[in-house]
Amino acid sequence: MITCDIGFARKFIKDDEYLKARRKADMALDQLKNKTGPGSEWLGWRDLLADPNDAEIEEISSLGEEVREKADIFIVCGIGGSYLGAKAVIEALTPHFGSKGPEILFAGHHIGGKYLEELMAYLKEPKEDGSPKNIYVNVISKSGSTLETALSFRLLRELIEDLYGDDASEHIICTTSKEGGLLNKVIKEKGYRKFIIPDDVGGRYSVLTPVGLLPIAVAGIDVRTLLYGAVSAYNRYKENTEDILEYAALRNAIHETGKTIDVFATFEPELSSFGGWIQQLLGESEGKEGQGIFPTVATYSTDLHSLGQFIQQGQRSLMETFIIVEKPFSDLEVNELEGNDDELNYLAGKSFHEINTKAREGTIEAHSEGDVPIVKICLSALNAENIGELIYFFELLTGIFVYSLGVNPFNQPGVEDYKKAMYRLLGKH
Ligand SMILES: O=P(O)(O)OC[C@H]1O[C@H](O)[C@H](O)[C@@H](O)[C@@H]1O
Repeated sequence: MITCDIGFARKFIKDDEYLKARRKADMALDQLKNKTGPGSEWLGWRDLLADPNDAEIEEISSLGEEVREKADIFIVCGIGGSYLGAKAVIEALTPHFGSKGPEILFAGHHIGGKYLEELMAYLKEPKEDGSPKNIYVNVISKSGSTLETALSFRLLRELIEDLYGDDASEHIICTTSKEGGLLNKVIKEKGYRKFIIPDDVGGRYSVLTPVGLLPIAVAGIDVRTLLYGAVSAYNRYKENTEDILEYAALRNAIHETGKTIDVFATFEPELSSFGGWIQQLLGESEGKEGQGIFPTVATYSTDLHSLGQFIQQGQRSLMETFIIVEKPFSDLEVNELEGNDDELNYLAGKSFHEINTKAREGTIEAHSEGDVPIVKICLSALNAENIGELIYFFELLTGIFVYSLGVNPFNQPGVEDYKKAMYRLLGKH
């Protein structure tokens, strides 16, 4: 269950400004529902929850299990929407240390030579018993031509062919558009296994398609529960969108006051990468035509010791959105220490969750007094169902908020500019 509380931020907005923004949010929701807004051909992320493809979920779950049993290493090769969702969900729902199943690694998300060279060396290293590692690669690219991903995939493909010869195609799974793109050409030539990204789902809205679901299944997470968490959110918000309309209206009114930064903050380190997913979802959707609130991510209390000073007293250009988990997922307690030489016995018997909660409440109080408008998004517990809900919550928020700015939430024309300049410098014809 997800709840949204805008109480700490509402006082920063005058009633008439809030009402104006609320009317815009209501109109934005109509545009989304009636498919009348710009980019309405990209609303497949809603349709896939209205009518879930159970056969595909089944196929993904069983392939996930198969790879989980066989693989030592599973590499997710993709960038932007083609890896951020999987990374976010896997980090949220699997243990920090000693996870069972294959080691999950990422590639294709940058062009760092040192990382890639070390990755290749690591993959080539035999296991302790001298046998080669069993490696699977999932290359994910909707366009099938993104440079970062294609370059890493070239390296990985060579390695897989060297290691497994005629069986190489067993170790490569591709996720891309139905047709078109260079990756589809390679798939045809080599006969690799393929999953399809629906044409009407943009990269940053694609975590609940095979893009995210296959890596998530390989990580041992129940993808059906995750997806159906999002389905139940879809059905709930179809009946009553009040929470999200309030949040979208508030964010819009805050945008109007000239705030330029939204810090997505969590006290749960498991959710740091979820912030990375939100960052792309909102950032690429709202940041155009000179508009938008720059989404950034902070993990507390770690970042209170680096960014905390700025947030408390720096330029008042910030709002903050806390992602909160209410139910503890660890019972770890502070022990009584004889002698109390570290003077921590006043915390003895308290759980780390209780202490973390007080740290969060104290931070919200202090930042709020420091004139930072704060929104609280609460998950009742950290589990696959709630993460599925949270995904749809933010997708819907993004659609409504960005439409209420009068902007197309589903394109990213500005991303092409760096690519054009880079390709020119690289001499691509
Ligand atoms: O999946 P791909 O086509 O390789 O795209 C990966 C990423 O590329 C670009 O950066 C786009 O701006 C992103 O929205 C997209 O997620």
